[in-house]
This record gives sequence, structure tokens and C-alpha cells, in this order.
Amino acid sequence: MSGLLVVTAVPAEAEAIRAGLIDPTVTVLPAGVGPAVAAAATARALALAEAAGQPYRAVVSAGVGGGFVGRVPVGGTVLGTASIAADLGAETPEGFLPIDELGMPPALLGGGSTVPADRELLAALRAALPDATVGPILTVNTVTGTASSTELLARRHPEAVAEAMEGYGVAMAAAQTGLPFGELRTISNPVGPRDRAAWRMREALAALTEAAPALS
Ligand SMILES: O=C(O)c1cccc(C(=O)CC[C@H]2O[C@@H](n3cnc4c(=O)[nH]cnc43)[C@H](O)[C@@H]2O)c1
Repeated sequence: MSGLLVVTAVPAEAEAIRAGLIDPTVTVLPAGVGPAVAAAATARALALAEAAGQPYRAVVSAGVGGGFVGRVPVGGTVLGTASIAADLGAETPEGFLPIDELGMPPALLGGGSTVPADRELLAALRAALPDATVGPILTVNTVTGTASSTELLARRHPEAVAEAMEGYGVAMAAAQTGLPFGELRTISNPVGPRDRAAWRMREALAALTEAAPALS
């Protein structure tokens, strides 16, 4: 059996993680931005490893993300208790309905819009990163960029600590293969009105390098 598969969106995240890794059996795969490409690339990597007789033992979605103000600071590190597809569902005149509430058989949804992190994997990550903020991480197709959508999202997910764009996709690929899944994010920006100039990408990438020894 191979080691851990860590899936990032962009090469800069992958390089930041590789710079801090201490476990040589960890593979870091930059898969692309968004849940669809993340799921497809993760599923392919898992299937190829399985076919080669060297399956991975667990999968972690990792990279930078937006933090909910008052829940985690910019530059902070977050561990997901669950990855939630926050915009998978239907709009109604009364508001957003998650896919789980549309009356579809759960089997058709791959279980639903929330994928819990594997307990043992999360416990190991928490032990290695005791200062990390722990809570659900939202997966969105569109970076939240207005005060009104931030408020709606924060109200719908009062426990959520961060948002990013890949976790749920990676989680679905891991679930299809029956592998433990976790999500680790470092915070590059607050979730809120779009201000790209205020993103602290360098700090978030440095925090990824610092967190990388926990990936083993
Ligand atoms: O906003 C832009 O102009 C922009 C231009 C180039 C690249 C990006 C990104 O890489 C953003 C998405 C990327 O980073 C993660 N991320 C970071 N902060 C957030 C956030 O507040 N909400 C959602 N995703 C975020 C995400 O996982 C992507 O991989 C943006």
C-alpha cells in the first residue's frame, strides 16, 4: 500500500506542501480549481494506484481558502470536520434548498451534500496541529464576494469555519474508493466582499509549508 494522497488545486499550493513534508511516502497532486476537476483527477489517481497494486491509504484535500470572519483569522490553519457542497441544491423564492432536501434517493447523491472527515485521520491531524481551528469547510463553485451572500452562507452554516472550491469533490472520489478523507486549509482571505488585493497568499502558502509535517 502507498501512503497518503494530498490533492491541491494549484501548483503553488502543491509546492508549498512539498517544501514542508517529512514523510517521503506522501504524494501531492495539483488537480485544478473547482470540485469537478478535483473529483475527476482524484478518482483517476486513486484508480491508477489501485490498478498498479499500490493503493493509497487515505486522501486529503489541501490548499488555501477563505475564512469566516470571527471564526478563523487570515493566516490561520483549518481542519475540516466535514466538507459541505454549499451551493449544490435549488433556489426557491423562499431561499436555497440543499440537494438533500429535494426528495431524491440518497444513493443518487453519493450520500448527500455533506461528507464527514474520517475520525481517525482528523484525530491524527488535530494532534499534529493543535492550534488549528476545527469545523466544517464549505465547497463552493463561486468564490463568495458580496456582503449579502456572505451573510446568507454564514447563517445557513453557523458552524462552518472556511470555504474553498475542491474539498467536496475530493471527498466524493475518496468515498467512491472507500478511503478515509480529510481537508486542511490555510486562510488566504476573509470570506466577504471581493478584495483580491487584500488576499494574503504568501502567508497562506507559508502556513501550508508549516502544516505539511502533519501530513503523513
Ligand atoms: O479572485 C481571483 O481573481 C482569482 C484569480 C486567480 C485565482 C484565484 C483563486 O485561486 C481562488 C480560488 C482557489 O483558492 C481557494 N480559495 C481561496 N480563497 C477562497 C475563498 O474565499 N473562497 C473560495 N475558494 C477560495 C479555492 O479552493 C481555489 O482553489 C482567484
